[in-house]
Amino acid sequence: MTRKKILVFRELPPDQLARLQAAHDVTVADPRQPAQRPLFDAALAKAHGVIGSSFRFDAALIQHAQHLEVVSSISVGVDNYDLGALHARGIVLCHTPGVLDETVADTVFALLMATCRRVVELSQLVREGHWTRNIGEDLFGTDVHGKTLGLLGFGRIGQAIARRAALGFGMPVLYHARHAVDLASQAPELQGKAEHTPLATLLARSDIVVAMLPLTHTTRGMVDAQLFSAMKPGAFFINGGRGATVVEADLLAALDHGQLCAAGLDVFTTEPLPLASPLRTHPRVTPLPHIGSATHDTRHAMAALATRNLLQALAGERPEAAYPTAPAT
Ligand SMILES: NC(=O)C1=CN([C@@H]2O[C@H](COP(=O)(O)OP(=O)(O)OC[C@H]3O[C@@H](n4cnc5c(N)ncnc54)[C@H](O)[C@@H]3O)[C@@H](O)[C@H]2O)C=CC1
Ligand SMILES: O=C(O)C(=O)CO
Repeated sequence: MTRKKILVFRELPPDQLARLQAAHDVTVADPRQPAQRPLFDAALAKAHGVIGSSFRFDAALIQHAQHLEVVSSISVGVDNYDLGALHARGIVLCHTPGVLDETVADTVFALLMATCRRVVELSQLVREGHWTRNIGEDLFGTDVHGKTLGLLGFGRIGQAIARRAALGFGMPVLYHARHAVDLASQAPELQGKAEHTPLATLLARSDIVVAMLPLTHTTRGMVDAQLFSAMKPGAFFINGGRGATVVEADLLAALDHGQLCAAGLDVFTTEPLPLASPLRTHPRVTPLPHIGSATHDTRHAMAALATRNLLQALAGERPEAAYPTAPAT
């Protein structure tokens, strides 16, 4: 097979890098490091395939990549790629669905628990030497078990969160998605436990709202002031999807006006979260540094799937997980 040129734009585990190097000519260059940017630009201009994550491939960059055949993202979300520009050039886009579902659901559930039970704040109190009396009502948290969970997005990860909530914590689950899921065939364990509802019903009935949405032109800014004001007074909000699905100024206002009790956020419009962001220090926000899938096992499984995708696509085979770039009809 002809050796092709591959650009690795984010660190890959050594075993996966070795698989690529065995078959192709590989350049490793991280464009986020200024010193490596010239190497990245030069390698991109010649690359047939690129693999990595957390870097925006806009139309101009794709235009610069004149020989590009395949983009293999080490992520399930594909909002970093200009899908129209990829489609126009016939470039295959691959991603990593499935292998991270359970880990991301664990993280989101941990964030949900930490937010409702004030785990981080109260741990901090101990660390700072303020545990000088029995904890009183002012520091009590809110029960999670038995509460109604509203899921915005009920795809692979949303359903994994629903299983934890419904089967482990006895929580009725309501969900809002583009389509109702046929639970009998796709998630029989959730039959009678999860219900597809109009958005307004979900917001009015949920104690805890979790957003697990992809970032697209239909979800950008979807969680806004109107949506917060339709939630139960004192509801909790958790975002495990993408930061820009939420209007962050509206989220802050909802917290400050007491519409929301607290928020747990793994994702932000700008990442890393700028030091000046009020979300970083807000007393009723639990922020995490986008760690949904960040375990050794899962990050390795993602890198391995992305590597297989890339090798398959460069060999002219159908990749295991291609993402359709054509606009939906
Ligand atoms: N925090 C983290 O580290 C991670 C975040 N993510 C984010 O989670 C997203 C979801 O991942 P999956 O569950 O695998 O995706 P998926 O494609 O299986 O599910 C997406 C869900 O969102 C719904 N949806 C899409 N547009 C909608 C709209 N306009 N209104 C209502 N519902 C809408 C779909 O109907 C579906 O139920 C990813 O695209 C990614 O952005 C994924 C992995 C890790
Ligand atoms: O896979 C994704 O989309 C992430 O956000 C990180 O795992």
